[in-house]
Amino acid sequence: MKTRSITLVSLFVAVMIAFGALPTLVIPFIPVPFTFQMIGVMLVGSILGARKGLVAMLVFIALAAAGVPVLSGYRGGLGVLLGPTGGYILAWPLATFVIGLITDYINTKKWALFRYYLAILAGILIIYFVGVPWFAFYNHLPLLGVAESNLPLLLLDLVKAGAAAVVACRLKQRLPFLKKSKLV
Ligand SMILES: O=C(O)CCCC[C@@H]1SC[C@@H]2NC(=O)N[C@@H]21
Repeated sequence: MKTRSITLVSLFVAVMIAFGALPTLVIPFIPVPFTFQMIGVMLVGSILGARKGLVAMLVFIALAAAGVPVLSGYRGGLGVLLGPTGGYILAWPLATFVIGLITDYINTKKWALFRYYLAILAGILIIYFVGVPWFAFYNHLPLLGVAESNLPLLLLDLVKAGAAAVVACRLKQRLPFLKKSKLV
């Protein structure tokens, strides 16, 4: 990896940690907490691209697994990663990778913002596809009921995705070294 790539990866691990400094919010009647760290996941994938984004997210998850309190509300450890919301968190690297894969191919200004949004949406869906069944299985709850209760969170994530898409799209248009995600 080039020095610039290492710097970018470190910077975005720091971005994830910064979002983690904010606590998770419990919304009444929704069993899964709201987290601002989802914005970090969206930004890592859409700005760093597939390869660097994946590396950044794996480093972040490794820190969390090692017990470093990088998860929302200063939490960390295998207990959280293998806990009820572990499915969502463990899906973050794959989601980041897929967001990056799609955004790496956006090389036109036409509909760019919309394309970024769709890429991030793909990542969000992956996170829910892993997180919802995991949460239901862990708590012995019906899958459909958990999926239904996640809908408000999904709507809020669609709003976060809008903000992340604007930031990523603008940054990539203004900073040429971010534009094309090289493999190193
Ligand atoms: O325990 C954690 O720190 C992570 C919780 C995971 C929350 C999921 S991620 C997707 C969805 N969007 C949110 O804001 N919360 C849930």
